[in-house]
Amino acid sequence: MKKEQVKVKCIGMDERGKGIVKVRGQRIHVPNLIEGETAVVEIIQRKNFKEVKVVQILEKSKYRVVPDQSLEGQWEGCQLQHLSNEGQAEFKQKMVERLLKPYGKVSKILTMDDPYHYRNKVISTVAYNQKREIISGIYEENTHRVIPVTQCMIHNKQADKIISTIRKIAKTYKMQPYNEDARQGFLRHILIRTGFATKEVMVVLVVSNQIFPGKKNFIKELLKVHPEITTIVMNINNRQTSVVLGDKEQVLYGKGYIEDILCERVFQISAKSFYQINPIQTEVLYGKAIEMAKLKGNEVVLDAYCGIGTISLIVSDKVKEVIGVEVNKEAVKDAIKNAKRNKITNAYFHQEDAGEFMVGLAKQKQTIHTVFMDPPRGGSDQKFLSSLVRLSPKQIVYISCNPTTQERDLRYLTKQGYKVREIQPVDMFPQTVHVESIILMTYCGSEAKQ
Ligand SMILES: C[S@@+](CC[C@H](N)C(=O)[O-])C[C@H]1O[C@@H](n2cnc3c(N)ncnc32)[C@H](O)[C@@H]1O
Repeated sequence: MKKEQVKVKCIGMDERGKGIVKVRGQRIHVPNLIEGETAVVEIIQRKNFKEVKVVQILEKSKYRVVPDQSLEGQWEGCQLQHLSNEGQAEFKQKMVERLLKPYGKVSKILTMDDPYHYRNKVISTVAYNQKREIISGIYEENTHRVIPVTQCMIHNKQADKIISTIRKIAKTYKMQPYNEDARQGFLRHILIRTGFATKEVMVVLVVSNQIFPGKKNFIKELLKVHPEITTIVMNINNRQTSVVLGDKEQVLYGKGYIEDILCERVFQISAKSFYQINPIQTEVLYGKAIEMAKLKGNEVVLDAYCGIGTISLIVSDKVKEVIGVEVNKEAVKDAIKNAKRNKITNAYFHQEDAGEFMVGLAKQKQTIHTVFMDPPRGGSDQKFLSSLVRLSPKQIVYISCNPTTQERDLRYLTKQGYKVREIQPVDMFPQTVHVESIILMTYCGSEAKQ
């Protein structure tokens, strides 16, 4: 092991929010360092990797703020907590511009006024610490070691309180935390989902098997402390996987889902369905995406990767018909119920892989005016994109939480005759390095193909 201290100047920031410095011509990435700052850093050269940490900041950035030190463990998830709101906005704007500016002007990022405690879904992984006390939090990167998180600046506050109560009751009921390496134990994760508008609360206990002695008393005790809980679900996940939820679930209390309101529509959300985690910014996101499409009322639109049908049902009164496609069975069930619940009769949902569904639509030569697409972080696949081009809708509104894969898909679509008209970043995930962006593209015909 070799240790040295060097004075450095931070010349930029990487996509993980780390400061980039140069030491003897070599680029090094330093946590907790902001572009423009000078600092003394310590470099520890271990066998296979370098560990770098800030020892002293000599010249501070105007964007530096002191994060709340009383919140345990939150460094892991909130990589930008040492940056002010303006600093975070600039960081994200630059990140999107780096990737998307070659396609057109990037509008100013839409930020949040109160960027704290916005997460309506909190997942906490349960484990024993070295003193065999039950802790819960998040995995340290690339390990099975759980870093305790008791309170976090972005979590719904009530969710953190409920998780803390469950940790205490779990001890009384001898619910052993699951150990990933030994594949032993019972309680794996606690997931809390809250309805921002309705205040409904869902607790999901992710366990390794369905034998839960003392279940009734556990529920009684939990509800006594937290009468605000409206439903409790037990999800059984006995696989060796980093995926949190298993396939099987059992409703232990209440209706098994919560409801929330977005853009004046009511949505039922099941444990396994996707639902945007920042309700205030979701309304901003959907509002902007729908506004960009400038729909007149006679269009047939497709909502690809539609989840529980949020975009479909919100846009439904501005179009003739909306078709939603989504691979997750539970989410599609929610979407169909949500259409009924909101008395919407021009929305149709299909449970299928979006790529396969697109191939079918292209074969039938279906006319679609606008495609809203909101794929997962990995972006779309070639099957989807090539059929999208065959279908050649007049416009595409591409929403993404990963500008890198969005740019990859854009490269293909712009080569196939689409032109980018608007790029709008939205900060859905303050304090973290993640950013959402919406892109409007219009079809300029085959002559525009490169
Ligand atoms: C980022 S979410 C967007 C959901 C929805 N638009 C919303 O705003 O709530 C992506 C959705 O794509 C779904 N999905 C993932 N892979 C898919 C595929 N191959 N085909 C269809 N849907 C898929 C996920 O289940 C998830 O609901």
